Amino acid sequence: MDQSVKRSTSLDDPDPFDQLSGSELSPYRRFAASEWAAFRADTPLTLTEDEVKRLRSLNDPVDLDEVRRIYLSMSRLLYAHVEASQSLFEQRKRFLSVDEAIKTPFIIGIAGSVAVGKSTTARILKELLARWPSSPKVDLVTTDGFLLPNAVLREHGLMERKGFPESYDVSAVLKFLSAIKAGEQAVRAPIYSHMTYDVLPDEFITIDRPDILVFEGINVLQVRDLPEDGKMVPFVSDYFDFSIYIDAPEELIHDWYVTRFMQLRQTAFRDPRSFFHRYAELSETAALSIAEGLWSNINLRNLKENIQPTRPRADLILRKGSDHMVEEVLLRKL
Ligand SMILES: Nc1ncnc2c1ncn2[C@@H]1O[C@H](COP(=O)(O)OP(=O)(O)O)[C@@H](O)[C@H]1O
Ligand SMILES: CC(C)(COP(=O)(O)O)[C@@H](O)C(=O)NCCC(=O)O
Repeated sequence: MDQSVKRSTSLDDPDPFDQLSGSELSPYRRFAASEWAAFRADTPLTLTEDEVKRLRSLNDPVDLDEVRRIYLSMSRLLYAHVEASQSLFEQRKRFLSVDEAIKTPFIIGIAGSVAVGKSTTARILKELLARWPSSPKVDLVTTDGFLLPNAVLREHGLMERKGFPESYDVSAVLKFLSAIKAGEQAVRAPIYSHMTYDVLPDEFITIDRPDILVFEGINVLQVRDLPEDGKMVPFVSDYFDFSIYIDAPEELIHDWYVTRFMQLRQTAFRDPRSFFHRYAELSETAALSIAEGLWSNINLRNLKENIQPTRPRADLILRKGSDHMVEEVLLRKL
C-alpha cells in the first residue's frame, strides 16, 4: 500500500463501532440480544451447565443462559450455511468431475482482541456444532501455534510485537488452510504454550478431514498489503466460509485483560515453568503496572492498528457488555 495514504492509528482514536451499528448505510442489521435469541426457534439445547463451565476460559462467566440467548441462534444460522454450502458443493462436483470421495470442510474464522473471550466462544461453538443431528466432525485450531518461535522473534527484535501480523508465519497458515480446504488427510498444525510463552517444538495437532473447522485467532481477518512485485497473495480469510468477530468496548477488554493477568498470578504463574513465574512473586502494585504495560504497549496497540480495522470484514459481530455477556449482534445483510 502507498505509505502516504496509509492512515496512522492513534491509541486515542474513538472506536468507530457506532458507524457500523447505527448508520442506515451500514452493511449490518443490528439485533439486541433479546431479539437475536428469538431466532433460536426450535434449536435444542444440547449442553449442560457443567459442560459450559468446563468450556469457558479463566475470568469468562458465560453460562447456560448465554448459550440459550446467543449461541443457539448462531448454531441455527451456521447449520443453514453449512447445509447450503454442502449442497452447492455436491452440485459443483458434477461440473468439475471432482473425485466423489473428496470432502471440503466448512471453515469458520473467529477474530477479536486478546482477552475478549474468543477461546470460550470457539469451544462452545465447536461443541454445539458437533451435537447437530448429523454429528459432524468439528475441529478447532488456534493461530497462536503459527507464531514465530521466541528465538526467531528475538533475533528480529519482535518480542514486543507478539500477536502483531509480522510475528506470525503467515505462509504456514495459508499452507495449512489450503491443505484443509483441499480435503487432505492428516494435516498438522503447530501448538503454542501459554506456560512457556512459546511455540512447542515438534508438537502438533493433526486435523483429519473434518466437516467443519473452527479457526480462531486475533488476526484471522487480516488483509495483507500487496507485495511490490504485484503477485496475487491470498488472505487467510479467503478460506473462510463464515467469519465471526468478538467485540467489546476497549475499556472493558482492558479491564478483562488486567483482571485475568492478576488471576493468572495466583494460578498459572505460580508454576516455576511458567514464562511469567517472576510476576507471581511481585507486589500487587508492581504486577498491576506490568499488566498495564503489556496491555497498552502490545495488546491495545495491536487492537487499534491491526485487529479492530478487520471488524467490518466479519459476517457476524458479537458485541459484549460490562458483564462479558453479548448485548448486541450484528449480522451482515450485504
Ligand atoms: N499468560 C497466560 N497463561 C496462561 N493462560 C493464558 C495466558 N494468557 C492467555 N491465556 C489463556 O489463553 C487463551 C487465549 O487467550 P487470548 O489470546 O487472550 O484470547 P481470548 O481471551 O480472546 O480467548 C485463554 O483461554 C486465556 O485464558
Ligand atoms: C498468543 C497471543 C498473541 C494470542 O494469539 P492468537 O491465538 O490469537 O493468534 C496472545 O495471547 C499473547 O500472548 N500476546 C502477547 C502479549 C501478552 O503477553 O499479553
